[in-house]
Amino acid sequence: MQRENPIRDLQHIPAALQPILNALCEVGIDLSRVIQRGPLGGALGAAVGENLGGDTQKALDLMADDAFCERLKTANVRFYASEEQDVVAELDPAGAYAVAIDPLDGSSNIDVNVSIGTIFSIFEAAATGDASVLRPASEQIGAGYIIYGPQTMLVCTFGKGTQEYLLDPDSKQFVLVAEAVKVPDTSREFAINASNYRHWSRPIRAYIDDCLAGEEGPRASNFNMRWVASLVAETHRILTRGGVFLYPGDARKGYERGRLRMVYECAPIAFVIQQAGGLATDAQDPILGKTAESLHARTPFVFGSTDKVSRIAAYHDLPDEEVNALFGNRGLFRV
Ligand SMILES: O=P(O)(O)OC[C@H]1O[C@](O)(COP(=O)(O)O)[C@@H](O)[C@@H]1O
Ligand SMILES: [Mg+2]
Ligand SMILES: [Mg+2]
Repeated sequence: MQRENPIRDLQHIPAALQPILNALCEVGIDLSRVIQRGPLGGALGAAVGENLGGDTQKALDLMADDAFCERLKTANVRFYASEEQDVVAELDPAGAYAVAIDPLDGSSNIDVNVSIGTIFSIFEAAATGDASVLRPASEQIGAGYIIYGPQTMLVCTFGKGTQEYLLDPDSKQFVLVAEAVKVPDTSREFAINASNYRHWSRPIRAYIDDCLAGEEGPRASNFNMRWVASLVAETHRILTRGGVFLYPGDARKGYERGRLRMVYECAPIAFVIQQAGGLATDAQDPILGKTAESLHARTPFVFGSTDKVSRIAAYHDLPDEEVNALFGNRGLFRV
């Protein structure tokens, strides 16, 4: 039986990339159904293995990876670079594109009924799999995510703004709901896993300390904190109501460059955020100017409203003595 086109409104999606977006959305629709059924469909959050990055793989991680890998074989995709696979796979030697993917982001939230997602990045295929994805993030020609939450949405960019589509549960089609999303710059929210405070560098601690000091502190304003532990959910909140996200490098072994992966997490989210008028850095330099050194390489990641992300970079630019002085004299960054 011929399926209805999974995306109703195609005008913002370049014609050459529509087969890929249709493939991603078809699988996304199937996954959203599986996720809604939760334990009725089996133990989705059961640990079944470990990936090369050292993360525990859940049943749903592998189910999602298999489904995207299979479906993209007939979508003009030559190379498939997945969080769940050790190396870049060749799907169709005649394909014109490479897709990098985090098939299931936020795996720790599968069993707790909190939003999770799929993150993807699209490049033109180069001669090899590695050459296709280990190149400047600015060479992405498309990127986005599907969020499986109270609503299932597709958020994506092809370099001409960031668009949002909502999955209509009746028609089972993604319907365009926002043509030019803009990160609001008025928010007073930050997102960071504060349990790692003792491991952070001085500039990161100084920034968060100043937020926590509230009205009495140098920012002269009260801040609010969020941590969902699903990158897609944090991104969606920041696109909707602003704020800043930080997953910095820290002193824990293996976390020197944070936790998030450059190729299939940070690069695509950076493209989406920057096309929505925000900024994404490795805490200092723009992610879009960077190239991953290997498929599963990590990078510190800071993104959100431009003023806040720039402020965090400025804390890093200060000489050590001045950052230390911030702990005693908070007048420096008064807004
Ligand atoms: O558990 P932590 O250290 O707070 O990390 C949370 C981060 O890990 C992630 O879940 C990593 O993604 P995966 O679930 O795809 O491995 C991000 O979505 C999230 O931002
Ligand atoms: Mg992830
Ligand atoms: Mg994942």
